[in-house]
Amino acid sequence: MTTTSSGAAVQVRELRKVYQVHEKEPGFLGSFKAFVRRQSREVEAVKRVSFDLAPGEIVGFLGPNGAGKTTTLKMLSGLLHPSGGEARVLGFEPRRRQTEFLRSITLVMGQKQQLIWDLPALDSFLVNQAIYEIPEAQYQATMREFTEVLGLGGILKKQVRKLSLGERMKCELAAALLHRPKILFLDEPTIGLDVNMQEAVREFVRDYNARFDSTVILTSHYMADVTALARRILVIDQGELVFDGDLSRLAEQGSGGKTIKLQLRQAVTPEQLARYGTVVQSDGLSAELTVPRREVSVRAARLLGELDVADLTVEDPPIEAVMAELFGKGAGRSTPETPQDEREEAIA
Ligand SMILES: Nc1ncnc2c1ncn2[C@@H]1O[C@H](COP(=O)(O)OP(=O)(O)OP(=O)(O)O)[C@@H](O)[C@H]1O
Repeated sequence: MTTTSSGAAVQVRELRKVYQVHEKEPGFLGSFKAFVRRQSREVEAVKRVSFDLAPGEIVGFLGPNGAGKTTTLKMLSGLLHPSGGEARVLGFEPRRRQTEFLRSITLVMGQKQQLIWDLPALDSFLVNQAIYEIPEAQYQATMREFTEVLGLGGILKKQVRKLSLGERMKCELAAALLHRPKILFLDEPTIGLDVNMQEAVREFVRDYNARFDSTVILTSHYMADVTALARRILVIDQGELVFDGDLSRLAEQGSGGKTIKLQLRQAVTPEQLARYGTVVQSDGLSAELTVPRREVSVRAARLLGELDVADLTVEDPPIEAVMAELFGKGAGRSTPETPQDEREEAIA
């Protein structure tokens, strides 16, 4: 695989994006005023972000609404020009959108569809085959694989508009990966899907990554996607990269303690359990306690020594809880600032 000089598949240095947002007061008077004197202000959506992705790595890209995830992925796929800094993807400069670059990447946006609405998905696949100049034998082989893994049989010839959301998303993924890209930018690929379908998409991404040693950066509001696929997590908040590290280290960012789960041979009361930690749940023979991180081994040893314990496990708090704690306080301030329609206009 072509990589940057540092050996990274994706290299991002001090990347910035500033949007010009035009503002208008509501109503006719507002429109008139805006016509006479256009008001605008700058939104710094991505602030000097730097990271490297190694070839074959799957990275979860997390952050609250409006944090800058989509903007970053759009810059990496060359849809948006950065306002500053540098990005290299397999050694290419995304903004130049060279043919070889476009053949090597894909951007899947769960909220936007790329398939042709009124035609069967198969027709969109044929269009992609032509665009990416996929040789017939490779096309047939990939179609066979994807049909099997994603269970596409029976839906490929239906009009896209008549597919369920889950069926459509499976076709979207297949279409986006037909040319076997090396770099996958996946922006909320499971949004709105039911749990089984989310699992199917995850399985497909995991399988594709293993087969083609592709590099994947994935955003999702479903932590199960992230925890199932990624070891490394990048967290962005208000345009700034605030965490880059192992998933387990992210769990330690929260102030909450660890969870001790207990199975007991002899029932104990919640009052007895309260001597060991905060009781989250207790029904006599099974219980769940939260204990301060540093106290875990001491408290676990006491539980094992003093109670008739059949099983004891120690778990990190769910990643949802950590993220809620990290960003809950900022939820209000990070609401997207511009409606979607106005945004597209602002790009120009
Ligand atoms: N075209 C645009 N014009 C102006 N501002 C924009 C535009 N696109 C995004 N923004 C703003 O930039 C910031 C980052 O938006 P972005 O869509 O990258 O966030 P996100 O992390 O992907 O959010 P979400 O999880 O809600 O999809 C937000 O404040 C948003 O309102």
